Amino acid sequence: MISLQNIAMQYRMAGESIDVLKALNLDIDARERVAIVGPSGSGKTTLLLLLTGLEQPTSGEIMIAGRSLATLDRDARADLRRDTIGIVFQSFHLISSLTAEENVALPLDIAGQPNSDKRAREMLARVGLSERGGHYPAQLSGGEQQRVAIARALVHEPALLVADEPTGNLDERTGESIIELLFSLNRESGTTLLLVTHDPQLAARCDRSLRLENGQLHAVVAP
Ligand SMILES: Nc1ncnc2c1ncn2[C@@H]1O[C@H](COP(=O)(O)OP(=O)(O)OP(=O)(O)O)[C@@H](O)[C@H]1O
Repeated sequence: MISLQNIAMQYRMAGESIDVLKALNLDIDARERVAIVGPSGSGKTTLLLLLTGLEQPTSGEIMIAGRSLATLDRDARADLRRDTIGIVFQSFHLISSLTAEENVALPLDIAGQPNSDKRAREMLARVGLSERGGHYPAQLSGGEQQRVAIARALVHEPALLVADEPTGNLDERTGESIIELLFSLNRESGTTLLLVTHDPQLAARCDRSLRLENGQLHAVVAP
């Protein structure tokens, strides 16, 4: 499903360069559930940006669903994201002029899929927000905005869900229901899960955890 071979990522700022990722390798099979952990600033978000094609590595090869990202132009990478990947970022990137329901329906509308409003309502119900479909992002709490972002990432049933701290701003009960949702999608639709998380409960549910440190991933052995 995902293969990263010998990835390096270097940011340049004011003549200085920062090596964030160094000779990093990662292989994830379809349907696998993988947690990425690691200290602040270790490059977890950078890794997610690379494997969703939103950033390009300095060197190395990234394959997603059998396609090499380097061979795709910007539009083709956007198509791949739209068709195959659901993304939940820490800052939720909701569109402020659209209601919760319209935000969730957007990926379906862009892809020209039918019944987008009905499917958006169903997905909002699954994240516990049936009553909030008509609210704009500014009228929602942080945790509610996060759940809208999760509903939007999942509404087109992507083969791969990539999420940065999906339970980060949620209380324990809401966090648990989101974890249940992610893992039921994994069971029912075979969605591959790649989750950056500090939540030990979420990491423990995954097939394996990988720790990002000094630019490389290391297997975390369960205690
Ligand atoms: N666009 C950029 N330009 C320059 N440096 C950057 C850029 N984006 C990230 N960095 C640097 O790269 C390093 C990794 O950042 P990244 O956001 O990937 O870390 P992270 O592991 O996700 O951190 P956190 O857990 O705090 O969110 C940091 O030192 C950051 O300052």
